[in-house]
Amino acid sequence: MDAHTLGVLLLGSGALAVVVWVLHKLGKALAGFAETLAAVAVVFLALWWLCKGVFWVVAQIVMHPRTSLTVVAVAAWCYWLGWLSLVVTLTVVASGLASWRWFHLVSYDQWAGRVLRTWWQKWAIYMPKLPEWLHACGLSVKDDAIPVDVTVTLVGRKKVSREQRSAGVRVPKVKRVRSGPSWDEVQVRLVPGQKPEDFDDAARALASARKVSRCQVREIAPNVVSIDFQRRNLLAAPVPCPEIGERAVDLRRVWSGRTEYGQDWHVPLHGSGSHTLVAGASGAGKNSMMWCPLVSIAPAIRDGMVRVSGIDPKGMELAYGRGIFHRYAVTPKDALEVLGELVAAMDARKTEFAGRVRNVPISAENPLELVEFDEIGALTKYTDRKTREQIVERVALLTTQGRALGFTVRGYVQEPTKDTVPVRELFPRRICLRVTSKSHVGMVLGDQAYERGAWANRIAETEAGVGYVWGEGLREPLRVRAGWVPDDTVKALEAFVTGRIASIGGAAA
Ligand SMILES: Nc1ncnc2c1ncn2[C@@H]1O[C@H](COP(=O)(O)OP(=O)(O)OP(=O)(O)O)[C@@H](O)[C@H]1O
Repeated sequence: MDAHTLGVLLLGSGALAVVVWVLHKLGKALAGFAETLAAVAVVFLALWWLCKGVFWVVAQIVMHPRTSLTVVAVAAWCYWLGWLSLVVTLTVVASGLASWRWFHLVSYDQWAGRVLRTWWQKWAIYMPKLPEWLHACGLSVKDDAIPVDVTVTLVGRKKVSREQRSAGVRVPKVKRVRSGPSWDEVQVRLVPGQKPEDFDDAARALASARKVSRCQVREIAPNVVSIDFQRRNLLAAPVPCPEIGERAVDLRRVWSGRTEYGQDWHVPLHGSGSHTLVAGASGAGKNSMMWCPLVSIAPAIRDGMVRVSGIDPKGMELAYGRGIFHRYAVTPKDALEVLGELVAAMDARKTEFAGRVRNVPISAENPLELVEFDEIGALTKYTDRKTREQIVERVALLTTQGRALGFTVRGYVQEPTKDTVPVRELFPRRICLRVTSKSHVGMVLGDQAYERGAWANRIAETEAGVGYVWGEGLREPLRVRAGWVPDDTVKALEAFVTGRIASIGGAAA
């Protein structure tokens, strides 16, 4: 090897050593950089997932505060006080609720039952299943033009948005669930491209999907509908009226039919809240609202503790049981006379008892004077002005002063407008049977009655005698059905109170 070759070799080795050294340093620097980058990425991803998690928890708490707080409370309880004390407390609370339900079903359901049922129905049925039913019933919007939402993440992964994954199908979102004793109301927000009428058309299919017999749709806002499912209907069949016969009668609690809970429904004929206005379209069953309590108090009528006066502009319905009525009027003139007699009797009682008692005790000498005023609108609107004003004045006197003196007025009307029944507000108890328009519900039961579930305009024609009551201690409108009083029972009642027979066998629907 000559000197030239040796020099080249030495130079080459030196250059190689320099390259290796540079590469070594570069590799080290790159490894350090990659390590730093990986550490930053891990920290960033961890922070990202943490933020997402926190955001999700906050969103759940905001969107479902009751459920989330319950979960948090249960977890906190178990952590600090142990699960055993939780089980014991829950058992005590459940027993308390069960006892409450046992002793007073209506108040239990209105204050606690419906909250618990709503919660259960929402999470177990409507949230998981309704989107599927809506889609199956054609109530989703397929939108192939939904823009593909692509996100490039730090690690270079492509993430496709949820809307794109579900192949452009948009389903209305459940907004609110409310579960009453018979109906569930599920409010959903429509997606663009839908109209409330689409839901009307699908109502029967939705009822089948929910496995109930009826489903109705209400428009709440231009883009919100309430899909109402009738879970059960304990008032589907006519309710038989009681037997006519001897029984103890409490005039403040007279059996009149059944409630949607399948329980007895009582109304007062004497004392607080006894003046009653019953509104209902033709054939809604106003007469059973009148006859059923009379059947229940038959012994009191016979014994003279209750004296019934009938005003019957149609001259048909009350005439069928004419003997039951102590006073009876058909024409406006007769009606004025009957009302005039009652006002005079009330004044006489006032003079007799003033300063001695605060409420006149009901007895055969001072009986409860019960006025049954059928088609009250016929005389308070469709007569000459003078008669009309006198009738209104006398009804107003009886309803404003009669309670403590033992005078009760019960009016029946087809059209509950202020125009037809100017004294509407003087009846503290109102019952709304099937009416022809939604606005009538508010006129009878007051503002918000319809929104709270008194859907009297949706009572089927086959459900005569079914109606809603509200107020008087009821937090929510209560659906009731009056006991059905057939013609022969009216005749039997007449025979019983006039003393022609002592007792009649069961009169059922
Ligand atoms: N409680 C009830 N249960 C079952 N069916 C009933 C009940 N009440 C009424 N019906 C049925 O509905 C029909 C009409 O009832 P009702 O005469 O009481 O109506 P209405 O409201 O007084 O009508 P109108 O104002 O036209 O007299 C009755 O003939 C009966 O067949």
